Amino acid sequence: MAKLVFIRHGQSEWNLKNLFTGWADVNLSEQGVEEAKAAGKKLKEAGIEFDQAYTSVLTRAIKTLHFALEESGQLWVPETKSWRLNERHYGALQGKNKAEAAEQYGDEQVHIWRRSYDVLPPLMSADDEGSAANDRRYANLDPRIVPGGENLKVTLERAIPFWEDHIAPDLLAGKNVIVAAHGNSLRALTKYIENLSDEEIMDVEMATGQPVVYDLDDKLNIVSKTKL
Ligand SMILES: O=C(O)[C@H](O)COP(=O)(O)O
Repeated sequence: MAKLVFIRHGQSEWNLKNLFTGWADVNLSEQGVEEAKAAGKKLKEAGIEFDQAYTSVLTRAIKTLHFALEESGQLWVPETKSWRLNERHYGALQGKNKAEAAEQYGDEQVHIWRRSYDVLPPLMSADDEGSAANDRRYANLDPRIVPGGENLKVTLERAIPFWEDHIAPDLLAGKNVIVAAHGNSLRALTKYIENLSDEEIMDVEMATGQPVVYDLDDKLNIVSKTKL
C-alpha cells in the first residue's frame, strides 16, 4: 500500500487579485505561505512520510512543496520538477481579471473557459511577451509542444505521460509520493486516477494548500481518499 498526496499550491499573488494565471510564474501571497506551512503541519500530524516529491517548474508550486516538506521535517526528500505538472496554460486570458472577463464575455462563457473539458481559451501568440516560447525554462522543449493555451483535455494528455513514467512506477514500488502542483493539472490527474467522466470533473475543485491523501493498493486502486 502506498500513499499519494496531491497538494495545490497555496494562494498566489494572482489568486488574491483574481487574475487568470496559468503558466505566468507568480509568487505565493503571504496567506499562501501560511497555507503551505499549515499543510506541512497537517502532514506531520498525520504521520505521512514521503519517499519522493514531484512538482512543476512554477515558483508557487515549488515553494509550496518546500514549505510543506520543511514544516513536516522532510525537506531532504528527493524531488523532480517537470513542466508536465504546470498549471494549464490559460492562453490570452493570462493576466486578465476573472470577474472583469465575466462582465465582458458573460458568466457562462467564462465558466466554459474555466471548467469545460475540451474548450480551448483564446490563444496567446508565440511572439507575445509572456509566451513560454521566450522563457528559458522551456528552451529544451520542442517548440511545437510549447502551448499558446490549453484546455483540461490537453493538460491531461501532457500530464499523463509523467504519471505513467514517474509517479505510477514509484507508487507501484511502494513509495509514498507528494505531488505539489496546480488546480487544473491536479484536476487532470484526479480525473485520470478516479476515472471521472468529462462532466464529473467539471464539479471537482482543488482548494489552495489542502493536502488530498490517497491510499492505494498494489494495483493502484484507490482504497481511501481523505482531505486534510
Ligand atoms: O491559473 C489560474 O488562474 C488558477 O490557478 C486556476 O484557475 P481556475 O480555477 O480559474 O481554473
